[in-house]
Amino acid sequence: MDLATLLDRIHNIALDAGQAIMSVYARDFSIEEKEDKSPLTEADKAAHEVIVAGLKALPGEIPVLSEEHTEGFAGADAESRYWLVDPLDGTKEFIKRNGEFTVNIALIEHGKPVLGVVVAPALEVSYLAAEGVGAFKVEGNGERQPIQVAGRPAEGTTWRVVGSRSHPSPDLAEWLEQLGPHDMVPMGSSLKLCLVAEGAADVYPRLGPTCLWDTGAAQAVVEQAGGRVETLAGQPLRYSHPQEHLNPYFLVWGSPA
Ligand SMILES: Nc1ncnc2c1ncn2[C@@H]1O[C@H](COP(=O)(O)O)[C@@H](OP(=O)(O)O)[C@H]1O
Ligand SMILES: [Mg+2]
Repeated sequence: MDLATLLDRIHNIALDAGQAIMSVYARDFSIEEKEDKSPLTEADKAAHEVIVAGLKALPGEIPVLSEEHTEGFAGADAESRYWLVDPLDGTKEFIKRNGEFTVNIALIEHGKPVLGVVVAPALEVSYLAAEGVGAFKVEGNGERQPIQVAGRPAEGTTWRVVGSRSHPSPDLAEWLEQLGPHDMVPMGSSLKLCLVAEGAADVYPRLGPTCLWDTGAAQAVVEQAGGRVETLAGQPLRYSHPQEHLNPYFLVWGSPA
């Protein structure tokens, strides 16, 4: 299946997962604590089930690494491909009911995200991208609109920065001081990368821990929209070691190098 067709299929799977999440959002739900003390709700689990069933129904057997099922993942297939899934990114925002949470599905090929779908079901917005296809935003039942990063702000203008709403970083203040004049907008989940991709923010510095599934899908969106997701050493973030879940610190830039 070509990436354009696959992008449609994956968007539909992510929308279905979003519906499963919203049916929990609409009522009381219980909150568990995972081993790492992070929260887990019925919505994370329901979305995971919908996505795994959807991916399994596709032709070919590409392995799936999901935040909600990491045990037994053997790695990429013979073609170096795997699905990287965060069924509900921004669980803390889901619990706070502020709408800033997303469903994330990426296709990784040779360590690189070549297709990514991010759906924010409460905001009724989707971000879609695939290599050779482009990067798009869909609002409500609207058409796909192509998106593009803003480019480097002119000398002396105020940088538009996005940062985590619920995971503050002690290293961030120093980095922002070096950047110069800026406005900081807090935002939950992978929506931060998507804001850079659509030109609504100039940079997202993440000087704190995240996992592969938090960034894979939205990185595809940023890259296809002309931006960069890089380590502090200036190397693109990579997904070649799915047995290690942690990303290094990274910067998302709305401009070419
Ligand atoms: N100490 C930690 N170790 C690993 N990942 C962490 C972490 N603290 C936060 N994260 C990641 O950051 C994500 C939330 O980012 P943000 O604060 O930008 O919304 C979480 O996603 P989940 O909500 O899917 O668990 C989680 O994966
Ligand atoms: Mg997450």
